[in-house]
Amino acid sequence: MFKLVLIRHGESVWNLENRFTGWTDVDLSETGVNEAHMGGQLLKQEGYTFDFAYTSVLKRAIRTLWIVQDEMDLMWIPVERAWQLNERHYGALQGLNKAETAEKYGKEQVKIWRRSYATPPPALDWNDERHPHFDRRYAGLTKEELPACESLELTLKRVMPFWYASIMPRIKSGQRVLIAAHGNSLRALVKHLSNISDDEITELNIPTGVPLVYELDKDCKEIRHYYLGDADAIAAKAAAVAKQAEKK
Ligand SMILES: O=C(O)[C@@H](CO)OP(=O)(O)O
Repeated sequence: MFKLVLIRHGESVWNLENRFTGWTDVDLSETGVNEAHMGGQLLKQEGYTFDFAYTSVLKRAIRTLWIVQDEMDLMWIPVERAWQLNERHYGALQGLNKAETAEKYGKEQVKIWRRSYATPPPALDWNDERHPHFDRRYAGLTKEELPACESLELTLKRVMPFWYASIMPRIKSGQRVLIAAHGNSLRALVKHLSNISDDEITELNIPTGVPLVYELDKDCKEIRHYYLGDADAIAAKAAAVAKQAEKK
């Protein structure tokens, strides 16, 4: 049996301000830093260790990983930063307040943008300064790979090839792997691992900074999964994520 651990980054400054973030490279808030410390401590207390870590090219996930590595005395392990693990690209919604967007377009529309499987948010214009082709960290991507917006489905289409090409073979070789990533890139991976339907995935929200353990069989199929920590507190955190479009 293999164990894979996923952790969503701690609360970011834009989570705190309740803004759509996507590929915007905002840092952790003070709460987010604390959450990352707690996640790392929990993993250490429970006896986890890792041989390899993956994260995105966004600093809220990278810093979360750094803090977890520091807490676990694992600063030395190899790390791969992959754009494929970035948050889903939120297109023209990036920077907007979620509650104000719900007031303007309606709660239902915002839920579709946030949680539907196939409907992408409005796209960024190619000339918009937020478009990723202006950012040199994405210089190696083809025009087809550079998103102007992504649905969960489109996110899954860049997470899964990376899973099959890099992460899964590493797990199968016996390495203990940690992935520090984002709410929606992890929803895409969890959708695959737990075989969740397109309809059911709309209700899944991943809390910040809480280690999520997957036990996998020899073919990397799920045996079971569970969060580490207090179940009620974790459920309350996930419910708060779901309600973000309602709070100012
Ligand atoms: O803004 C974002 O990029 C994501 C994660 O914070 O938000 P949501 O949970 O609304 O998909």
